Amino acid sequence: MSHISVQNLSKVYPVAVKEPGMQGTIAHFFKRTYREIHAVQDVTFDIAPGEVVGFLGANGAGKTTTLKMLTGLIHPSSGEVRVAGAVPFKRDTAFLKQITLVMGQKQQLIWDLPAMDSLRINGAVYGLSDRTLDQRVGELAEMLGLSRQLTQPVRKLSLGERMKAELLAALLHRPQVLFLDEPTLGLDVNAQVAVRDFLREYNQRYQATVLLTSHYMADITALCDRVLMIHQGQLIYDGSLDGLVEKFAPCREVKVEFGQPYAMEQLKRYADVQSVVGNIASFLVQPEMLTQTVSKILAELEVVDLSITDPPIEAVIGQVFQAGVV
Ligand SMILES: Nc1ncnc2c1ncn2[C@@H]1O[C@H](COP(=O)(O)OP(=O)(O)OP(=O)(O)O)[C@@H](O)[C@H]1O
Repeated sequence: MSHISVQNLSKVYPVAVKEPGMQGTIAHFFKRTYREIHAVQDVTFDIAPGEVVGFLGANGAGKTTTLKMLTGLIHPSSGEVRVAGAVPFKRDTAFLKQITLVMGQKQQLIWDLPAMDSLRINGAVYGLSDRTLDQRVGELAEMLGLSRQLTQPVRKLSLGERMKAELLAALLHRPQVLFLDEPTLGLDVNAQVAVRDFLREYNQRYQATVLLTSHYMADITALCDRVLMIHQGQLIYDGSLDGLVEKFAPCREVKVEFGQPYAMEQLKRYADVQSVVGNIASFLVQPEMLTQTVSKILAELEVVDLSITDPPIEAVIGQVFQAGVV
């Protein structure tokens, strides 16, 4: 049984076209012409209860439009959506109690008030008793590592603390389906890790289903076994993260700090050199050559430090787009 079921989902936005200049404005006033933007085209997928799925795509690919249709904020042009057994656009109370939407760049907490005041308002909206509210705030605050921050005006919180408080507010009604649009946007590395850890724990504790968009590869690798990739409104990949990375990001980046400078010609003997800045060189290495290449570099050159990383998610996405439809 799926928790999120999407069948041939499409969204077309009609956009008024206006010629530039005064003449264009006058013409536009009397007769409007429209062009269509196919933001989401014929997308189909199913997500089972408890799954954590990454939703990837470049800017403008159609992720937010899809999330808005899944949460009932906008009506699909065609296709069918069911989330937790309901049709989102009907916005039934029972449905709204099952879901939450967190957008990294939007906030629901009231800026000048302590977060706790906003939480009480949310509690009342969801019909929670004072006891349940206090118990849930206590539980979530502990998981998020928040305490005194909840009684300070939101504007005085750091970005990371604010995001944690936003998550607390969004999860107070204990939703079973979480739609998260860039929840770690702009956070420093520590706060990103804290938010990720929290989401993992929430998913495990409450078996919640999560659909997550992020431009940070670390969010996706830490949380998602499965990814959906959308390009120009079309779903072009639905499968494991490993499969995606193996298929479209065949290289790993090996960064080495040497004890002395080496000539480019010498470094090229080991692997493709991406860059050299002072004593630090970056190589692109095929996974099957990784052990051999790293061993050779360590054995033959004077190495101070070495790290191996996946290419950034943007690079993977870029590769998929170059490859076209999967
Ligand atoms: N209200 C709207 N009216 C017209 N076009 C829109 C509207 N909202 C989105 N679009 C267009 O639909 C396409 C998909 O936008 P969407 O916001 O879903 O992308 P996204 O994948 O979420 O991008 P980002 O990562 O930048 O948030 C884009 O071309 C965008 O310009």
